[in-house]
Amino acid sequence: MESNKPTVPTLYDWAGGMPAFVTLFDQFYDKVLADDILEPVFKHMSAEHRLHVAHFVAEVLGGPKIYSESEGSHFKMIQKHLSKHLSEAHRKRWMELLLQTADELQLPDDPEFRSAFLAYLEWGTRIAVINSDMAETNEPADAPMPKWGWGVPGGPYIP
Ligand code: HEM
Repeated sequence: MESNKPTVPTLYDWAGGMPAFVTLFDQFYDKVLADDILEPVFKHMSAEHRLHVAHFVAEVLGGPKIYSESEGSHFKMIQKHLSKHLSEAHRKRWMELLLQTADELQLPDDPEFRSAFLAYLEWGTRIAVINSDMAETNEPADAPMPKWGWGVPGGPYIP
């Protein structure tokens, strides 16, 4: 029997799919490289960095497994942050520039999407800062990718 219950889109789909994430991180890292606080942290990043981060975040939010199947793993992502000694000032500016870029690109701004997106970014950036003060991680090499969903609202704002 067919269900009439509407299917809840993933955060990835609601944001606009992969083109939205690729553009978001492309424009975000342009801002990062023009920023006094973040430029010294990212000046040696690889040419693929922005695409890898786009693929990583897209996958966490329900998108295809491009990062974990062909570019890295959760473990590898954590390793990239080890001994980077990131500060709260770095993290705050990272958040500020990413959210500014999301607004400029007009990512969905319904309360449901933005609260879930922000929750993931808060979590991810705080983990990155914690790991950046360690020289090695206790995380198992086969740790699964995090999966983020809509949380309490359960789905997007439908007027
Ligand atoms: C949700 C939050 C974050 C995610 C999902 C994330 C994800 C990633 C990923 C996937 C890589 C590896 C990229 C590659 O393979 O080339 C990476 C590297 C890195 N990330 Fe993050 N990151 C986050 C937050 C941060 C923050 C807040 C900072 C600093 C303000 C930071 C600094 C770096 C640095 C310095 C590298 C290494 C760049 C290099 O190769 O030189 N990350 N991150």
